Amino acid sequence: MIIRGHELGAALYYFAVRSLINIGGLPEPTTTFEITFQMSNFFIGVFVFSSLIGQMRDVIGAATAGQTYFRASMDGCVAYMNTNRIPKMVQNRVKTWYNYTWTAQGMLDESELLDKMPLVMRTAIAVDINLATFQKIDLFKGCDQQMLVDMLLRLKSIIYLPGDFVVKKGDIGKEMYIIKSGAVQVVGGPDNSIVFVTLKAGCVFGEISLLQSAKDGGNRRTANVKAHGFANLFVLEKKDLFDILIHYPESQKVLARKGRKLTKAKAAPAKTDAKKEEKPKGAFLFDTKPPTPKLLKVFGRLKKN
Ligand SMILES: Nc1ncnc2c1ncn2[C@@H]1O[C@@H]2COP(=O)(O)O[C@H]2[C@H]1O
Repeated sequence: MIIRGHELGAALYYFAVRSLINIGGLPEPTTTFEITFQMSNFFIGVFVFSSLIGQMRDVIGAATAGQTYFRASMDGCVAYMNTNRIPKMVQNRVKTWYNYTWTAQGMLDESELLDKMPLVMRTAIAVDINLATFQKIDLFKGCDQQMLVDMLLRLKSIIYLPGDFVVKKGDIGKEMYIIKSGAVQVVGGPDNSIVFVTLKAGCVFGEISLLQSAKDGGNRRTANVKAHGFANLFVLEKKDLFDILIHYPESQKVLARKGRKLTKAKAAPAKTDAKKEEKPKGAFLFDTKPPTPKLLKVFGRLKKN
C-alpha cells in the first residue's frame, strides 16, 4: 500500500492528538476523511470538556472567594507580625480577632461593602438593620428621626476580644459606643476588680466625655470599660456626631440636657477613687457662659445706685 505524504502527516497528527487527550479503544481511521472526521470529534469534545471544567472552576472559585480573601488577609497580617517580631501572645489575639470577626459577620470590614453603594441603598440598609434599636436607646429619645438616620450612616462596626479595654479612665473621649451584641463592664477599684455595671446589647457608653467640652477636663473618660466576652460594638466618632448635630439644634439641646443628667448619675462610682482635689466636671456640649468682666460688673452696680 502506498502512503502519500499528506496521509502520513494526518495519521501522525491524529495519533499525537489522540495520545494527548488520552482516548483509546476507538476503531482506527484509515482514510484522510476518517482521520479528519475523528479529529473534528476530538476537538469538539475537548472544547466542550474544557469549557465545562472552566465553568466549574469559576463556580468553585466564586463560592470560595470570601475564604480566599480572608486567608490572604490573615496570612498577610501574620507575615507582617512575624517580620516585626510581634510577641506570640499579641499574635494569637490578632488571629482570634480575625477568626471571630470572620465567623460573626462573614467579612472583616463591613464598610468596604457599604461604601461602594449609593447613599439611598446604604440608608435603606442602615434603617432596616439598626433604626429600631436606636429608637429604643434612652439617650436618643426625643431626638429628630432624621438625625438618627444620619447617625446610623456614620457608624462603624468593631469587635473587641474578651477582657479588652474599650475605654480607659482619664483618656480623652473621642468616640461613643452602642453595643450591637455581647456585653461590656464598667470597672474600677484595685486591679479593676470592682464591676460597677454590666451593659448589654442596645446600651450606650462612652457618651459622658463626648457630650462635654474640654473645660476642666470634662472630655476625659469617667471610668474603665472592658469587653465581657466578645463584644460587637458600633462606634460613633465625636467629630461625626458634632457634624450631624449642627443641622439639628433641637436634638443638640436634648443631648446636652441628657448629658448633664448622665454625668450626675453615672460618674458617681467613678468618682469614688478619684483624687479629692479634682474639680467637678460640669461643662457640657455648650460651654457655660463666660464670667462677666469685672469692669462691666462695676458699671452695673453704678447703674443700680
Ligand atoms: N455607673 C455607670 N453606669 C453605666 N455606665 C457608666 C457608669 N459609669 C460610667 N459609665 C460609662 O462608662 C463610660 C466611660 O467613658 P465616658 O466617661 O465617656 O462615659 C462613661 C459611661 O458611658
